[in-house]
Amino acid sequence: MSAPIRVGTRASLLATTQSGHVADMIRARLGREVELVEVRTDGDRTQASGIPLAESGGVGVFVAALRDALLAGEVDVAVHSLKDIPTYPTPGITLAAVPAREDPRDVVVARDGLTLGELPVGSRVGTGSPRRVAQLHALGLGLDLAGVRGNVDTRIGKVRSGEYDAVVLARAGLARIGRLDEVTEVLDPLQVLPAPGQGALAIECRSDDPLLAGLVALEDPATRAAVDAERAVLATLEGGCTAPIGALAEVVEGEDGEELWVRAVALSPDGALSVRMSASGSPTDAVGVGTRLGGEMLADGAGDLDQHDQQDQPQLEPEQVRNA
Ligand SMILES: NCc1[nH]cc(CCC(=O)O)c1CC(=O)O
Repeated sequence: MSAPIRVGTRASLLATTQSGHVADMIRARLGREVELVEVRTDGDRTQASGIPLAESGGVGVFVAALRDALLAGEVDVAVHSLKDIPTYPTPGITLAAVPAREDPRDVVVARDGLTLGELPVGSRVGTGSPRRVAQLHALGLGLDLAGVRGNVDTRIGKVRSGEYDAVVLARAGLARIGRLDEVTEVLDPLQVLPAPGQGALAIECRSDDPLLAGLVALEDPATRAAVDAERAVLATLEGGCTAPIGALAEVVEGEDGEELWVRAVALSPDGALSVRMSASGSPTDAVGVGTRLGGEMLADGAGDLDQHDQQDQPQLEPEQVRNA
């Protein structure tokens, strides 16, 4: 009998649910014993002490702590939300598998079952993500966008308590913790494009671990192609701008077999200006399709968007990831 595979997880409900899901897949498809190992981070300690974290401010910390535990041999597998990990590779660590993704769209949880369009002008809508802020401003609804802190559960609670009229979240997070019944509107990607990789999980292991070959069984090739393309758009745009970015790709059945479609947007922080484009190609060339699309967006002025910022912005934490 080989030793159980140790899957590292953060303590939050979303994290333990995601890691538990991956543990179940490993048991079912690899037939191996799995043990969940909680990895505490400075971020978790900060939350435990009552000092709230920004929406994505702690993300770098959480990803880093799990990767440290992986490299130190304390765990064998690290599970992250794919949208929270950087586009550049980490020495010694391999993205072993990307399982089938959840619905990647953003959703609204509003008071009284309202949609964004039904909220009165001046309604207080909570999101700290610059990507969401810019795209919500661009809808022109006159919403009062304000940063919101805490985990998914806490943020929903702030609508219940009346502190916010609505919050905007990833549908995937709510689906994973069984709170989809809270959703009052699913945002159409034509209006609000999700973060690159949203709704997908990243399963990492040490690059020299023989386990790598087995973990590949958890991979969903269509999801991998989609997120590869989305992250290639992001990586290309990161080279030339700091504007918030949304991207969504999908593998669809075309006339000559499978086709990969990618849509992407880069916006000025106030949402007043944007560069929006799409592209298609072969799923086997996902990185190429995304890279070319990002390049076209830069050629069309995506690199100049960050200079434009006229409106009052909600105070965002300086360490926030702009595409969170
Ligand atoms: N920014 C934090 C974060 N990272 C992953 C998710 C949800 C799950 C996912 O998108 O895969 C969330 C919460 C949210 O954005 O609402």
